Amino acid sequence: MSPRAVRGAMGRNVRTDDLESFDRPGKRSRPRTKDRPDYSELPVARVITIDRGRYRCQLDDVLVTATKARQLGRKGAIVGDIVRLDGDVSGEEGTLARIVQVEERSTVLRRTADDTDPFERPIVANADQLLIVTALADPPPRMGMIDRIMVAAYDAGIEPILCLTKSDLASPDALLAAYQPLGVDVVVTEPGSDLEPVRALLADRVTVFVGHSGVGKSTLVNALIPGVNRTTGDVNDVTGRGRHTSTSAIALELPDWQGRQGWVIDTPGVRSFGLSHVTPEGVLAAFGDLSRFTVDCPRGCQHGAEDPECGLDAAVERGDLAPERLESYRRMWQAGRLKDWE
Ligand SMILES: Nc1nc2c(ncn2[C@@H]2O[C@H](COP(=O)(O)OP(=O)(O)OP(=O)(O)O)[C@@H](O)[C@H]2O)c(=O)[nH]1
Ligand SMILES: [Zn+2]
Repeated sequence: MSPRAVRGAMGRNVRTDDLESFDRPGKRSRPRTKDRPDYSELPVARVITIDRGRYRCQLDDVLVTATKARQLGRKGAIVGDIVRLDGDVSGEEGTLARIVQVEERSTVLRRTADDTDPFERPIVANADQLLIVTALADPPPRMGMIDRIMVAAYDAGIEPILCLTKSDLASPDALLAAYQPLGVDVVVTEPGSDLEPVRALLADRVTVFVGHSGVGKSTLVNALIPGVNRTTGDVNDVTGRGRHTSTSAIALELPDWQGRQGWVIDTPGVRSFGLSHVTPEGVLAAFGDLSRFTVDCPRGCQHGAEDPECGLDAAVERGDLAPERLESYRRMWQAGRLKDWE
């Protein structure tokens, strides 16, 4: 079977600059006060990984190690953050710069709380896409899991993409049928497949890769970024560490593709993201074409299957809305209500 990229039927197309209207908690930064120092002349870098309290930042082509300046207080920088650096930014062995300011984040992806960590922690900033890597077999796909990750993405204002690997082992048809009505981009891969469709989707974007162990995520990253060595356990050029010790996400620059740049943020050990902030409006906002049908909904309508007189049902009855699209929305919304998952 030939590799292919399937453009979502509904052509959903959320970009971060369209998201200002999203009411996302924690998005707004504190207003500037007069006595806050002006850092606007300082160099701007991107945090690419965090290693034992040290921030590895990319400043143009130089890797700079930095600490957090005291004035940042409890607020930390996370992978993907755009930061202002003060001090020695030469990147030379043994030098240390200081992060004095974290620029406002366009998006924040939070990790699900686990037993040892009762809070949702922000882990990746400024991503505009989330690539959900799922094998078609070995291990078998779990739709409930994909749905929940999609909801987390929608809620964070990040566009989900589905990457179905191992199409040499099983057909992608059932999953394509389930996800095309959502309007998500789907790419299908197998050994030796042409990755141009994937490269095209990643160009000019910052894309977080997420996937369970064994789905072929490292294989994909290695194919997209030659020499990056994500699986072998070799000491990594960027982090200077072996893979087994890396728990932080890491931002990796993609090779130039048709003159366009892009970033992959790989997330070892991170397979799920928090859903506790999800609201029906947050999910609905990702389904832009649906919101206009909800204006006449009864007050407090959650637009679920059990809600009486929901405008979405009326729209389907009138023939203004495809039933599959409503079903997809409700599947997502249902997935978002299950708070304990993984
Ligand atoms: N048949 C088949 N096998 C694949 C494909 N992609 C990857 N694999 C194999 O699946 C296994 C797991 O691949 P990895 O890339 O290590 O998977 P991962 O998601 O990074 O998993 P971890 O390394 O455990 O995090 C390896 O043996 C790969 O060679 C594919 O498209 N088809
Ligand atoms: Zn409704």
